[in-house]
Amino acid sequence: MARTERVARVARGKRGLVAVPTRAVTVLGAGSWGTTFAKILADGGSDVTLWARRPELAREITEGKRNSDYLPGVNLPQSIRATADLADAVGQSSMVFVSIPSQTLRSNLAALAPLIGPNTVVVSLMKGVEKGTGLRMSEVLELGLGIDRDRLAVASGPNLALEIAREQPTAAVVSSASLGTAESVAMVASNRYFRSFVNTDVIGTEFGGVLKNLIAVAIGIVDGVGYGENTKASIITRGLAEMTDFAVAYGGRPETMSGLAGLGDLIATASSPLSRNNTAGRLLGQGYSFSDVVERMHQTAEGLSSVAPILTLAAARGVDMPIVQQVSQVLAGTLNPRDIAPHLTTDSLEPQGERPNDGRQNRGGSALRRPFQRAFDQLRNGRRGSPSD
Ligand SMILES: NC(=O)C1=CN([C@@H]2O[C@H](COP(=O)(O)OP(=O)(O)OC[C@H]3O[C@@H](n4cnc5c(N)ncnc54)[C@H](OP(=O)(O)O)[C@@H]3O)[C@@H](O)[C@H]2O)C=CC1
Ligand SMILES: O=C(CO)COP(=O)(O)O
Repeated sequence: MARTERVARVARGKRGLVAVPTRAVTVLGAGSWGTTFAKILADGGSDVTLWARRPELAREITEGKRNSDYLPGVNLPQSIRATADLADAVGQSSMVFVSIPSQTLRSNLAALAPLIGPNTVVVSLMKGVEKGTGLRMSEVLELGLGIDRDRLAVASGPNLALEIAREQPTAAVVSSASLGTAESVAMVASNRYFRSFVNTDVIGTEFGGVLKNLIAVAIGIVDGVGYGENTKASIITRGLAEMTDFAVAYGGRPETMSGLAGLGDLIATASSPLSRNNTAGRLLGQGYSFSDVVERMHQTAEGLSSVAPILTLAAARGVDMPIVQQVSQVLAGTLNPRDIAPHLTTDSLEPQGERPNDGRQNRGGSALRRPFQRAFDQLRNGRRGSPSD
């Protein structure tokens, strides 16, 4: 029987018990997130093949149901199979989830492109932008694989791998230009401890995951310096405004930034020692140089590579990103980590989103504030907002 048609479960349908075909899916990248996502998919009922670039790791996953390099102590579902052969991994899968470091994606696409079938959906699980081009990962996939946007999706949210591998409940957003594609991916990427919601704001969802990494580095820096909760809360709040202004300038929706892929992921990443971006920041705050930090990090900290391209993109659209600027200066060794602080980040006395609502335009132009302002104006004018407002 073809892998795509395997029957794994029996469910109660309108006409009694019916067989539910198991969907064959592939995850590329057997690091902490790829392996965890493979478990999410397998626990949701899919037939999962995981691509590990090292044969010995593929063997450990298939035979021992363990990935001791990235998820020590976690037992993987019996149904997961791993291989180091890319063609074998992709096979006839209807969905391919990509979870490798963003800066390595481009170099893997030539080998991947001929393996992707005409109806295969490709989903980015990555949270970075490409250095040099500033492209989002879904854009790199679209160009490199030559596939239609409707067959691409991204998944993002407060998703620290190890917590999820231990089956602690959380949620994510699956976004695609095609709502149908987002829904079919979300259905596959849901189980008893992981719930996927959908939207069509690919830009906002994807930038949310990239930008929160940069703010998490800033939080790590102030943590490393020894500053307390006030400083961190100020940076989280102002950081969210910065994230929102950036995403909106590039066509993202402000409500996406106040959802799981923005605020949700920012809280998780900024407050957890499990976060590699947060950890990298903490080392910088403790006085380690950028090169020391890179040497000590054994896993991917995407924020370190995204700072420069994000600042270039911000400058191109005139978006002010003082916190990200300061992170960049700490990375370059031109700013003492002790001097990274929210009270130094603006020459305006009107922090974005914080002015009393007196009906005047916010000169800071914070996109975060606009939906609230609109709702307020509608209420004042006696009109009710609709969901699309
Ligand atoms: N970890 C998490 O909690 C989450 C991570 N993400 C995102 O997922 C993406 C992957 O991160 P994550 O799994 O954590 O990273 P890890 O560092 O844990 O794993 C990286 C994986 O990519 C592989 N890899 C490294 N270089 C290459 C290359 N040149 N070509 C192909 N494969 C390569 C590694 O293989 P090898 O072991 O052989 O080096 C490893 O399997 C990132 O964009 C991250 O932001 C998103 C949500 C949560
Ligand atoms: O994206 C993540 C959580 O949602 C993982 O964050 P780190 O890459 O900083 O570990």
